Amino acid sequence: MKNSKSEIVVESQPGNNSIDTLRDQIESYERERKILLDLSNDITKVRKKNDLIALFSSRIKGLFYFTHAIVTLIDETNETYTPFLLDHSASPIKNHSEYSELIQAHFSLNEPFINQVLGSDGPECFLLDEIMDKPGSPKFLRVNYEEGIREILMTPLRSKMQTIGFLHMYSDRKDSFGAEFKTIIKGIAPQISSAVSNIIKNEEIAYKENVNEVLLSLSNEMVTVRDRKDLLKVINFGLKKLIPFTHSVMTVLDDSGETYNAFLTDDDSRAKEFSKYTEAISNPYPVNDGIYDKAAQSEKPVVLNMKSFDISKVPLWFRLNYVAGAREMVIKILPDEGIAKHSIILFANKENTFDKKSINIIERISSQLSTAASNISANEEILSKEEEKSFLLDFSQDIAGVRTKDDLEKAISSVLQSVLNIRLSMIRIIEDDGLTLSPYMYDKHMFYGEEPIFKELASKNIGIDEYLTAKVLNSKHPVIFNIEEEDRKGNSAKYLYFWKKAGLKNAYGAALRVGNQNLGTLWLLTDEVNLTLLKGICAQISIAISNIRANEKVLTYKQLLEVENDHLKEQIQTIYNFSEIVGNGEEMQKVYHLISLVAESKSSVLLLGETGTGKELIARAIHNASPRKNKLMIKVNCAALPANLIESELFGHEKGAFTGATDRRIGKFELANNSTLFLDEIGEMPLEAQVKLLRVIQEKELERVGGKTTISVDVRIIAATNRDLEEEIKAGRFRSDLFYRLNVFPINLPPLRDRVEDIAPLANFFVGRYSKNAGRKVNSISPKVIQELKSYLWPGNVRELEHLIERSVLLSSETVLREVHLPKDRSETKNQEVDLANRTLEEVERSYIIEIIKRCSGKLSGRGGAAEYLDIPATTLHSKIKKLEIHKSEYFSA
Ligand SMILES: Nc1ncnc2c1ncn2[C@@H]1O[C@H](COP(=O)(O)OP(=O)(O)OP(=O)(O)O)[C@@H](O)[C@H]1O
Repeated sequence: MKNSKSEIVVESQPGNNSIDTLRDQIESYERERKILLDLSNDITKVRKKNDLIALFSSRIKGLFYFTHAIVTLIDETNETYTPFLLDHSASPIKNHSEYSELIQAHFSLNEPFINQVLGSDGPECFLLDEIMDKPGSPKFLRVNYEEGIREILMTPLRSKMQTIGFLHMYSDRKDSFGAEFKTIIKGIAPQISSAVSNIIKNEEIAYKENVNEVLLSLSNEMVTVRDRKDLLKVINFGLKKLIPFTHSVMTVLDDSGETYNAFLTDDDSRAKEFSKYTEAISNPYPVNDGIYDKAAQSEKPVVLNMKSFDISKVPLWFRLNYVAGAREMVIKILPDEGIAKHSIILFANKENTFDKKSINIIERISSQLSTAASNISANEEILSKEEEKSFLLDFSQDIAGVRTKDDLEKAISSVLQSVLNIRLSMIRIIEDDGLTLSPYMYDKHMFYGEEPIFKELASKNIGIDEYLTAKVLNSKHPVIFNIEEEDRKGNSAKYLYFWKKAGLKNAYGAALRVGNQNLGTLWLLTDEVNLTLLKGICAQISIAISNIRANEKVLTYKQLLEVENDHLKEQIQTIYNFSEIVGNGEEMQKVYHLISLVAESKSSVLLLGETGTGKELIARAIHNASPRKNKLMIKVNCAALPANLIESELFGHEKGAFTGATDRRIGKFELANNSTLFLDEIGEMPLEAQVKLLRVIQEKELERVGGKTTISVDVRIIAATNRDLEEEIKAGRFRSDLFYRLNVFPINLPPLRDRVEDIAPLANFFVGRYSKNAGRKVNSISPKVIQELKSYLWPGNVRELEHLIERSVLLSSETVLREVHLPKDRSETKNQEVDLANRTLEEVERSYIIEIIKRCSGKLSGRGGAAEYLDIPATTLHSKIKKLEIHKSEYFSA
């Protein structure tokens, strides 16, 4: 530079100048030399980047005129140059609206203007109005022009044969950059280049030191990270020192590796303001969504220009961030020893934010980030396992105390609803048939106001092969059903109506099992639930239900045993009383024959006969001679039951079936399963009960009152009546269809008066029994008494004889029974006959009818009734009673 200046002076003024001019020139030369010398001295000391340009400008401005200077640097990788050293104070464009954009912009190296500069070995001068509008010309030319700049001097800065950047000098005058100016700038350019190189190196060193320092503190902080919040702090306060991102997200893969969802979300995200944000950060996304899979394929962090994506096809989180202003993102799948589970995503609102340095930093911290995230996950898992454990422990304690369904309902509702915010939709239990499931327990509130639909749902059992039920029963784990999706698929099941009504996202179906045995299904409604916990809860509920059911069975069995016990006692009593059937007369022989024909079959038997003829005795004889003899014969006295209880007596009832049904009750039909049911006094059964009885006899199936399940029964029916059923049918009191069902095998028991030959053996039999019972010595009956007994009509049949003998034995003190107290002595009747002459015919008829009714124990019609004895129709007897004003008290009082 010095040489070139002296050359100019010497060559242009070859010794013709005056001394003064020469002195002036020498002085000027000295000044110039000094400025340049100072400049080159100062340049070597410059450490801060903008100091260099300020220093350079102030020194050169001492020699030449120009407005301001800047240095731009070449970025080889993307073939651009970008502002590096700026002299803000001198810049006339600093107030221009595009200034801040310009000082960060990257200008292309591939255009004529800069190519001319690159091709030159020294400063190149341009008039802005000539070049600024040429195709490809950089924007800064026009901006400078708009702020009054007219000329630019561009000098390539070279270091080790390579152009590293450009020195830009601007002037608001034309012709500012003369030959001398250019020569000086050309001369000083190498020093500027080396100063810039030094600054770059220093900056690089400082940057590296800073990066190392930040990364070191980051890594120290990351070691102490315990939860997601801590990690977010580290990323935001640490990583933001090195990378200019706006906000971050971390994701985690699910166990199957098929979906990912948010692991960590940054509160700085402007996407938070959108209503769909919660959905965006809680949704799982398939890994092949065009974003995640891109990152997964690359080992390096992947920078994505968000603008280049079709916004209608990107995942929701991407779309929300884009709409909120994000334009660039970098995503890195974090390395892991096993499956890479986590990823980090950084967003920026400007393109080209994530440069090589950012990528390098992300790479450097990715393994630490991964470790921290994994540690947090592991930590969370331990915590949640501990929580699960203590939760299940509490739950199992609650469940352990459960004895009844009510207890279980309380325990479940307190845990599910209050603690986990889950709604119990339904527990269904597999029925004994193994093919259907009936409702066992449900949240009543869910069905509030919807009883008709619920009743319809609950009245029908669900088959084990119903679509969702089968899925759940066949799965080892709880199955999740998205309610909206089920609806969309067109699932028209009734339960879906209630699922939708609950307003929750998912239905969880889990099999209730004890060991490998399916017990039923549990249906819960909630948005989200920990599946491990759910499995634990199911296991506990399964055990509880199986215990409750076992308990119920024990109770039922106990009840059964108690009832059986009562029957047994009754039977022992009966056996004691009727160890044998007495009577070998012709009539009874016929009966025995019939018993032998029917006993072994399953056929229904209808025993007909007057009261006290021994129908029950015969019924037991048939049962005892049948293959069912090892089980108890169950007896129901249809006349002794109030009409409203007869059904529950016969078929049983469920708890709560009607007011007063405080417990489940097993009906006589169920008790008589595989045995005989003796329906005594069947003629007294109300019509309504007759219908149900007929149905059960025909279908061999019954339902308990208030019950929903059918119970199969195998019962042999023996019915008995002292009424004339055919007459009852005519009178509309007995159903003919039931009669035909029962009348399969009728056996008529003869009245005692028709088998006089049996009277003496029976009387002797009873004497033996009651004399022994009462501690008397009576062992025979006098012929006179036998004769009296034979002459009597016995309206009460064998029972009457039995009672008479019992009474007489008690009154006798001898060994021979010489006297019996028959209701009316025949001799007395003879005495009465003496008085007949003194009475009117009506009076005689009246007392005769009363006497006969008395003998028939008040029975007016039917077999053994007064009408039969009088040989008049029952209707005639009724009108006579009315006419003669005979009152009940007259024949019942005796
Ligand atoms: N052949 C018989 N041998 C011994 N005892 C008999 C005989 N027939 C009936 N009895 C006795 O007579 C009583 C009445 O019998 P049972 O109760 O079987 O008659 P029933 O026809 O069922 O009467 P009801 O129609 O009033 O119920 C019984 O206590 C039984 O001891």
